[in-house]
Amino acid sequence: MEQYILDNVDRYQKLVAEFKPSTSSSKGSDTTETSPDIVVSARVRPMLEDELAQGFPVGVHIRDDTNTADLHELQQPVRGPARIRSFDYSVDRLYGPDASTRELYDDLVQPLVPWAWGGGIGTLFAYGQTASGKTMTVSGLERHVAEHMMDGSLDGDRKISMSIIELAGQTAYDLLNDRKQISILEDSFGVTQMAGALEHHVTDKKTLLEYIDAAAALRSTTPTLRNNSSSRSHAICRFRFENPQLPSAKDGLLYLIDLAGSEAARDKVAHDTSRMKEAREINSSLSVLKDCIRGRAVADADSFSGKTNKKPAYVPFRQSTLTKTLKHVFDPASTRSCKTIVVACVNPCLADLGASKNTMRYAEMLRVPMPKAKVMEYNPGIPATWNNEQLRDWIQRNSGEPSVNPAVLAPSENGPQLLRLPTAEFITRCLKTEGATVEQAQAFHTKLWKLHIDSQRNAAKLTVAKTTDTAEASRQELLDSSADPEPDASKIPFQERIRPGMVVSWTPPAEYASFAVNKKCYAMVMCPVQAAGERARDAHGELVNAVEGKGEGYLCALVMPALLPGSFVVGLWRQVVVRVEEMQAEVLMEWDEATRYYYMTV
Ligand SMILES: Nc1ncnc2c1ncn2[C@@H]1O[C@H](COP(=O)(O)OP(=O)(O)OP(=O)(O)O)[C@@H](O)[C@H]1O
Repeated sequence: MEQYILDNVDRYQKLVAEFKPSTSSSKGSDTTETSPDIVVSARVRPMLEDELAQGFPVGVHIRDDTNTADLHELQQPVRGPARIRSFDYSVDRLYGPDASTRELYDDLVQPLVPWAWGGGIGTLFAYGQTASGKTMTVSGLERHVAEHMMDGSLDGDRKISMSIIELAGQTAYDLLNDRKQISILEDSFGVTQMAGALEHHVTDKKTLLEYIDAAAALRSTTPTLRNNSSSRSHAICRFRFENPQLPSAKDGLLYLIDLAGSEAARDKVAHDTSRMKEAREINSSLSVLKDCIRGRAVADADSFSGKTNKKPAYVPFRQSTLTKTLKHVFDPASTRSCKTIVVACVNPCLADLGASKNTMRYAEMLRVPMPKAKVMEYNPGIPATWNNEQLRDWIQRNSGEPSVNPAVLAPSENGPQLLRLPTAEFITRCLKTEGATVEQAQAFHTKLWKLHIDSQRNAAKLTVAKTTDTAEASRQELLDSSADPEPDASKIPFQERIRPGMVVSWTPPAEYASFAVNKKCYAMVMCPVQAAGERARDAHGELVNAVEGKGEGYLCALVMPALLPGSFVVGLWRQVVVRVEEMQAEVLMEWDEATRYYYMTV
């Protein structure tokens, strides 16, 4: 076929020049609305010198000012002159041979960095046939990421750790530890761990780039027909961002993944059996990856459109080591906020058009159109229906004292968008309001989420509640919270209105340190110490009346973190004596019937 192409270059170029794209296509177009959290792009690299020297024409043509590419295949009919068959593919963003990696970074990838810095998970995959430009794209992007992370433009301080691993078949290696073999394991909490992989703390751009270069040098490569040093493995570069101001928040993660090259059939001719096995493994893991990205996009599209009762999309992330490693990106049960970018790398040479068609088809399949969401009527009890103005109004009235600045927390977001913001970013934005505390921000975040979950669980009940007596409804709500029913309570210092059921924070003395969370304890007041019986004992087995200097104190039940994030249980039989001077502040807790836990509120 290569000789046939070379013999028909002039005719091919004439047919391509005459080509008129069809205006009616049943497929999605580049204007099809897809999930904003999964962007599928393609980058067509320039023709390489040897491809030009051999005289091959370009087979991939980008339509002006669109994200659609026409791929014209040369066909050899049984009789008559050569003809072309054309295929068009659309993606969310398409970059041509003149686009630099910098342009790709600024336009597409840059937002992943502040997202992960703020506590979210950002993932970039480069996919494509061997020698299509994946490694060149990812290594260039890694350099721009390194610059961005270290140029001081990101908000706040983070501890940055990085690791780079390689997945070859079922085996994983640490590229920052001399290619030592590591294991991908799921711990008892269902979290995937790269057991044995070293994490390096980085504080400057130079060291970071040195690690990237060292890892690249260790990555296993084999010559293929298309590329003298083809990567036959997936390389995963992971940055983890710890926020020292929020030790309990989940760390932000940024993954940059250079996938192993999918190979064209004509390359496979030269394969021995072990290369065939390797190629099969690569293609099977890329196929599982496609199902996972699509599955997650479908799950996101369902949640955007409010289809919460639908059977959740199946995401087969356990079927390959690659997707198991990225479980928290794909698992529909994961609560982490994710943004994913796919860059399909395309070789424009007509001789490789078959593989380029596969790459573009793969990219197109990753795009899941957003179902037309019903325009939901505004409901004050359903955050998913709030526009920016309604959201800001709710923040103003519900964020506690001092009230969080809505313009900083939600400068442009609507209800669904604020719900997707990573928790750490939500809290960081709240803390920009003078006087706001971490506890207040956490409790406020929980309050928004609780409202959202309640509204999803029982939309019908909410509609009914809207029509019932609001005074009675708020009285009932009070009975599920530790808030003081006294209307003027907030004007009276909490120490002067201590009552059974009040929850307070207190810094525990050394003997109670094991009960502390971030050096703080929470306790629910039960009764004055004097009211406890003579033989009542505290959590350490001491008689409470005999505790020195505690005569003025209250017998309290410890309030301890529970299994779900932000949830608490009351340890009714873990009693402690807390003196009034040791109490720091009143903390409001709310009972959640569905999870049977308490949550902090504001
Ligand atoms: N945008 C580009 N501009 C110029 N040259 C490019 C571009 N992209 C790729 N190349 C060149 O194409 C060749 C193959 O690129 P690269 O090694 O990045 O491909 P790959 O897809 O990672 O291949 P493999 O899967 O086999 O590892 C290299 O010589 C590279 O310099």
